[in-house]
Amino acid sequence: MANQPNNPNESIPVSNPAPSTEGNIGSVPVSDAGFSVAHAERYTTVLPWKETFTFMYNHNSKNETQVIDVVDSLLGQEFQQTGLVYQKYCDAMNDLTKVLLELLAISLGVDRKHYQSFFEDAVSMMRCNFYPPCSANLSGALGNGPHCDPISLTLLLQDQVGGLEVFADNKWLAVPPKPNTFVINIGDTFMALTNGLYKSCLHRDFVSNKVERKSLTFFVSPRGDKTVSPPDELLGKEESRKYPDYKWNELYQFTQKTRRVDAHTLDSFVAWRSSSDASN
Ligand SMILES: O=C(O)CCC(=O)C(=O)O
Ligand SMILES: [Fe+2]
Repeated sequence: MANQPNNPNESIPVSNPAPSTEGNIGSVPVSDAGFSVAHAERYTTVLPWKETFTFMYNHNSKNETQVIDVVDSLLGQEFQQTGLVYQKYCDAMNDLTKVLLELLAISLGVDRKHYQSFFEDAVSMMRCNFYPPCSANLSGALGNGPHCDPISLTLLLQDQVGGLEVFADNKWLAVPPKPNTFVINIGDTFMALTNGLYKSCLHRDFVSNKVERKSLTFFVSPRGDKTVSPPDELLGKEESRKYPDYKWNELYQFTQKTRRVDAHTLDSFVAWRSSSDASN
């Protein structure tokens, strides 16, 4: 496996900690919104080699300027044009999410509106990723170590540089960027919503030692207090439940406070929750 530099952010000039907003959007805390260097405020070793700008997006908000407003509050008035671009981008991701959820339901043979209505009031996370070139890249530095996304769906737009790999058929496969093409990844929570029929996608990202790379990730998640549970139609008589019910907020908080996202997040969360239930 590729080497991941320890504490790579030490060599990146780090400005002030991420600005954060107070309060909640749809029951998901938004204190992680803003600019961040590799989530350095949360983890001290083996950090992802990247900088991020993150904010939340409410799928059924009546506020047509929600993204413009949040970008304004995080970055200031001079970023109004950026806010407008991301408003349009997130609204388009909202539309794409609806189509994808309907197609996924059809593919599973469940009511075609099932997932669409579960995600009707979804609260997703928009993240802009910036991977600076890494001069320590002798045998391949990782911008993101191997992990499955804990969310439901990831709608990923890469630039032309490349570096993304997915683990499939027992090997790592490059996902070369194609112009105007999205990569759609299944995350842990959609896996749970299908009782394991759709598998969460293990992936990683290499960084270049010469050029910077950028990508946009729109992480689709249900409202935080929704119970994640597969539809009855997927639970035939023979079919046992692969994962217990949980609320998206619980898994999200686990990834923020207890264990950094990796290849086994959902299993670790289920084990951690049953051990904390047992000790109470
Ligand atoms: O930048 C990419 O290609 C993917 C980023 C990613 O996997 C993540 O942010 O979870
Ligand atoms: Fe990811």
